[in-house]
Amino acid sequence: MTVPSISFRDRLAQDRVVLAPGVYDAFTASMAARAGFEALYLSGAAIAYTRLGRPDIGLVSVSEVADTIALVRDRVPTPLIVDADTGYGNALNVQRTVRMFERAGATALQLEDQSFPKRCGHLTDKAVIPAGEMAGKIKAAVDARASENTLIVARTDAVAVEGVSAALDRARLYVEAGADVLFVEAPKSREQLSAIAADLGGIRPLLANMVEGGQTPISSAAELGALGYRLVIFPGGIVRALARQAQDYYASLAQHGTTQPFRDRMFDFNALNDLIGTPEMLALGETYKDSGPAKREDAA
Ligand SMILES: C[C@](O)(C(=O)O)[C@H](CC(=O)O)C(=O)O
Repeated sequence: MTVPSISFRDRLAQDRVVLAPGVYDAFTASMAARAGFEALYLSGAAIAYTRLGRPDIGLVSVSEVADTIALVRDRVPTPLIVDADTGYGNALNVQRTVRMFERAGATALQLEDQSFPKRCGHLTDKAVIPAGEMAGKIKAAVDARASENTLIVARTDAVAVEGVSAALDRARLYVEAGADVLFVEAPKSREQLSAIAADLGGIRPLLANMVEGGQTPISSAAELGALGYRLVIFPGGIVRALARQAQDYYASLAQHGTTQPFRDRMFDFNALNDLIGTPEMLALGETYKDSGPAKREDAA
C-alpha cells in the first residue's frame, strides 16, 4: 500500500485504463488496496446497502459519507474516488460537500445531475435537473476545491431520461463548467458504450460503470480501455459477493448450530488478524512503549 508517485490527474492522462473496485469502509478499502488496485471507488450504493441495509435512493447523508472517507483515508493512501451523489442539494450544498470530502481525504468527487432524492442509476423512473443548473453545480464544485488535484467527475443520468444524444450534450456542457472526468451513466448496449467513448473520449477521461445485472452489459477493464474509457469502476460487486457469502454462512450456522461445516470457506482467527495487520500494529505499539524520562536519561 504505497503512496502513488504521481497525481491521480496525471495517472488518468496516461494511455492506460485505471480499474477501481467499489469499497464501502476501511476494511474493504484495505483488502482492495492489498490486492494492488491503483484507485478505489467509495460507492454510495455500497454504503447504503451495508450501513443502512437499504437501497441506493438518496438516504445516505453527507456526514456519513465524510466519516467513511476519513476512516478509509486513515487506513489506505490509495487514490479515492468518492460518490457524492447529487452533492446533497444545490450549488451551495455542493460547495460544502466538496470542502468536507476533500478535507476528509477524497481524491475525486463524483456529482450527478439527478434531482433529489436521487436513485441508483440502474433503477427506473429517474429524473434529471436542467443541464444549466447542473453546469452551475459543477462550476461551484470546481470553485470550492482547495486543490486542483481534487478531481471533479461529472455524471449524467440523462441517457435513461432524455436519450444518448442529450446526455452527450450535457457532458460537453459539464466540461465547459470545469469537469475533469466524464461519466455517462447506464448506457444500455455495447453500441451505446462505444458511441459515448467515440464522442467524448478525446475530450476528458471517461468513466465506465459496471453494475452486475444492471442496465449496461458487463465488459472487462481491458475491453473498455480499448473503446477509449480511462477509468472503470465495479462499485457494488463486493457487496453482491459478500451478500452471497453472508447468506450461506448464516444459513449454515442456523442449520448446524456451529460454524464447523463452513470452516473451509472462512479465515480463522489468526488468518484474519494477519490480513488486517494485527502483528504489525502490535509491534509498532511496542516501539513506543518505553519512552519515559528514564529512557531519555539513558540516551543522554
Ligand atoms: C455508481 C453508483 O452510484 C454507486 O453508488 O456506486 C451506483 C452503483 C450501483 O448501484 O451499484 C449507480 O448508480 O450506478
